[in-house]
Amino acid sequence: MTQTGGMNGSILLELERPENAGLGKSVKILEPVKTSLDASMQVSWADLIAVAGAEAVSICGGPQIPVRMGRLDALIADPEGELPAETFNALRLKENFSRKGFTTRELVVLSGAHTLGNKGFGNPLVFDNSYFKVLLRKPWTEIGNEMGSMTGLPSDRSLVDDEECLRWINYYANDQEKFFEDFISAYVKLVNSGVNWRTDAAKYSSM
Ligand code: HEM
Repeated sequence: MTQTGGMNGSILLELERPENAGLGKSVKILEPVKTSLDASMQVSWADLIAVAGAEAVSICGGPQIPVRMGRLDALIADPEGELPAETFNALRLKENFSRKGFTTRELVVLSGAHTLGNKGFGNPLVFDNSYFKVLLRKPWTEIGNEMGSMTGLPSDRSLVDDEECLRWINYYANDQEKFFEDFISAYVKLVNSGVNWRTDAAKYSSM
């Protein structure tokens, strides 16, 4: 059993942590799905969450992401303090991702998932490259723009102030296809990291 974090369903054991406030709602939505799937074929929380994320991206107009199945769920919670905080600047985000084997390019492309939701990056239900286009405009610096002051988390905003991140932000703002392409590989890497695979995992695939 891994104890290093990663895609292992341990979130079910960590819902009380302040950084996970709000995720209980998502678990509640997935619970009946899991119960109904389990009736025909046992599915782990880790697999269900990995597939649900990919489905959300695709339903919102993003790319189709192939998700391999066969993750085992952790029996104990992961160590605390491993998640990047929304207050982190680009340097700390880069360090945090790099410790887990993710490059700056992957940090930037994965952060593009924040195009979904209500943080001011275009239509909350559409997965596109608005995140990068909006970041380049820095609406939070526009005087008198009330919506602008609500745009993005401090961690999102900090990316534009980092030269290396800025290069990738420009790249994805100019080319949605490249964003989709790189998002697919980074998402697959994310949901396959820290995984304890079933020994018969090769038999399973969502696509
Ligand atoms: C880079 C470090 C990251 C930090 C610090 C971070 C932090 C957060 C926080 C605090 C929220 C809640 C925002 C709010 O509504 O107030 C959020 C939302 C969200 N995050 Fe992240 N996140 C990060 C990376 C990621 C990654 C890698 C993904 C997926 C690949 C992701 C996907 C999302 C999505 C989809 C939402 C919107 C959820 C909704 O509105 O229902 N985030 N993030």
